[in-house]
Amino acid sequence: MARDLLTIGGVELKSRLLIGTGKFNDDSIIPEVINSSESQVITVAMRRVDFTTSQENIMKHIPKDMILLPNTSGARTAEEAVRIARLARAAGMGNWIKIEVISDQKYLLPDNYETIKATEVLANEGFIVLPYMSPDLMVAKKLEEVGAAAVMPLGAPIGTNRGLKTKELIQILIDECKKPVIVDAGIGKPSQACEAMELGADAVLVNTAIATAGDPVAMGEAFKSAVHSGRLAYLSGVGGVTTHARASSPLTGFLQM
Ligand SMILES: CC(=O)[C@@H](O)[C@H](O)COP(=O)(O)O
Repeated sequence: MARDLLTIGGVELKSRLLIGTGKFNDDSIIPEVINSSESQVITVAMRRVDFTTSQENIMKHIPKDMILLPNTSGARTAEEAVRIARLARAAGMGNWIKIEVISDQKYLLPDNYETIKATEVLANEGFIVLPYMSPDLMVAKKLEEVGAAAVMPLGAPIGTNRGLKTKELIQILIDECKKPVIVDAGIGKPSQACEAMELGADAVLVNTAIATAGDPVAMGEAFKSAVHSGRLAYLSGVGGVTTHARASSPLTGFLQM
C-alpha cells in the first residue's frame, strides 16, 4: 500500500477519498473534516464562491494545500458548464473542474450528452476534467475519448445516502475504463464507500453523508478508514462466491468411534 497512489491528470494522490463542502451546519468545521478524512481533493460549487470580500466566502475554510475541484452545479447545458469552468479558472481556482450538467430537478440526474460536449471543450482548453455521469459504458468511453481525466458515475441520486444502487453498471465501468473511476453521489455510509473500493473503484466522492452526520469530523475519519480497507481488500484479491457450502477445515481425521 505504501506507493499505492491515485494519479489524476498527472497529479499523484495518497488519498482516495474526495469530499464536498455543501450542507455543513457550520462551514468552520471543514478544516477539521479535511484533517480527519485526510482527503486531498475538495469540491466546491462555483455558485457558492463569493468573489467579494464577504465573510461568508466558503473559500476561507479551505486550506491552501487542498486540490480544489470547483464544480459546475447549477449548469443545465454544456454551454453553461463551460462558462462556469472558465470563470473558476479565471478566478484563480486552478484547472481542475467537476462537470455537473443537470436539468432534471427531481432526481438531479446528469445529462450525459451535454456532459460529453462540455468535457470535450474544456479538455481541449487544458482543464483536468472530472465529469459526473450516469454509469453507462458507451458514455464513459466517449468521455475518455474526448479527454476526461476520470469518470464519476453516480452510486445513487445526489444527497439520497442510498448507497450503490447502480453497482452492476459501475462494475462494468471499473472493468472497462482506462481512466480512474470515482464513484460519486449517494454514498451514505462508510460501508458503502468500502464496497465501492472493494469492487475496484479508484476513489469515491462523499459529501452529504459526512456533512450531515451527527459528528462530521468523526464521520470523515470513518470514511477514511473504510476507503482504505476497501482498497486493501481489492488489492488483496477478494475471494470468490459459491452457492454450496465448502468446509473451511478438512473433512477428514474425525475421531473414530
Ligand atoms: C458536492 C457534490 O459534488 C455532490 O454533487 C456530489 O455528487 C456528492 O453527492 P453526495 O452529497 O450524495 O455525497
